[in-house]
Amino acid sequence: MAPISDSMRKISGAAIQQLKTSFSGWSFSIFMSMKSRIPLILLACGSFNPITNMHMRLFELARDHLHQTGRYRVIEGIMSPVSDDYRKKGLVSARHRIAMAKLALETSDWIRVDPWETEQESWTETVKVLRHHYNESVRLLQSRKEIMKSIQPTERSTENSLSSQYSVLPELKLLCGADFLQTFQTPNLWKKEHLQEIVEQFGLVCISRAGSDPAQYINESELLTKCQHNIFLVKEWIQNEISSTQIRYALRRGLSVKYLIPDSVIAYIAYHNIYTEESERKNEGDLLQPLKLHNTVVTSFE
Ligand SMILES: Nc1ncnc2c1ncn2[C@@H]1O[C@H](COP(=O)(O)OP(=O)(O)OP(=O)(O)O)[C@@H](O)[C@H]1O
Ligand SMILES: O=C(O)c1ccc[n+]([C@@H]2O[C@H](COP(=O)([O-])O)[C@@H](O)[C@H]2O)c1
Repeated sequence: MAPISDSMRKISGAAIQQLKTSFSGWSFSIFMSMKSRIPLILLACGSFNPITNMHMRLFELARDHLHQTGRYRVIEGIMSPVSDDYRKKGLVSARHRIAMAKLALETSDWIRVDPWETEQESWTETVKVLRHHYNESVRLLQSRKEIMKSIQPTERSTENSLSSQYSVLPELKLLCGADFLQTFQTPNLWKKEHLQEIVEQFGLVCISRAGSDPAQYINESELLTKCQHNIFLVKEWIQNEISSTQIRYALRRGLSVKYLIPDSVIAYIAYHNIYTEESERKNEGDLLQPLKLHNTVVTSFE
């Protein structure tokens, strides 16, 4: 084998450090029991206009639930804000929504915001966002394997256990609230073949939400019933009805939203004066992009 260069050695060191820190929150015994599990990435799509404490709680609830199954090891959470071209009423610029989400997630060591969706020329269907992140995770895994292979045998033996952690392909699941599942029934909003790919190829982790009955939505849909094994319903153990719409409403009226969204996000909103009567009228009367694209006669969706 050709000797590895200094720069390659540096990259390998950094990659190993990254692998080690990704387990840093766990004790050794949990680490060992997690070893044999399927690595899983959670992806949440939505407006995040603005991000709330509950959006972050979704990830924590989902991770706990999946770990309790004994089958999965959640390795990453990705929050993907929708593009401006989605054209939802009151949707402020992605630049701000991403900045707020980044501020809110500063204290998380496993959830990150990914701007890819907002960088595309037009609105991207959710199945394509899932495909993109799945391909990215496979690509990353391959490059980590290459790095491991290039490490000299003595170094490699000490890192063998870490290397084997990353030899299993991860699964990627769409994380959502129960109201999101309800939108699957909205005529012309989702393409049937996309829903099929989402539930069959990827899978869903759905958190309960007051006013939505996910078990009923599953019963009412042949596809969802068929793919039930791939839909994880998570019951929120402490009800938390924060909604972005309510936060924007309170902000426009000068009411306090402290303890509902992070202080850093409150400060950002105040500094940039983001939510106003004018911002709430943005895209007013427009049809949501998916309804336009999927050739519809429905008048509006909020
Ligand atoms: N309180 C909540 N309980 C469960 N799921 C939630 C909650 N708030 C948001 N979600 C989920 O988070 C994802 C992103 O939601 P979104 O950005 O639309 O926020 P939202 O609070 O639902 O917004 P809005 O108030 O405009 O409906 C969706 O899957 C949604 O179901
Ligand atoms: O892929 C689709 O066809 C599709 C149809 C409707 C909505 N979505 C996505 O679902 C999310 C809904 O976000 P929200 O804020 O309207 O609840 C957002 O990420 C949209 O891109 C996706």
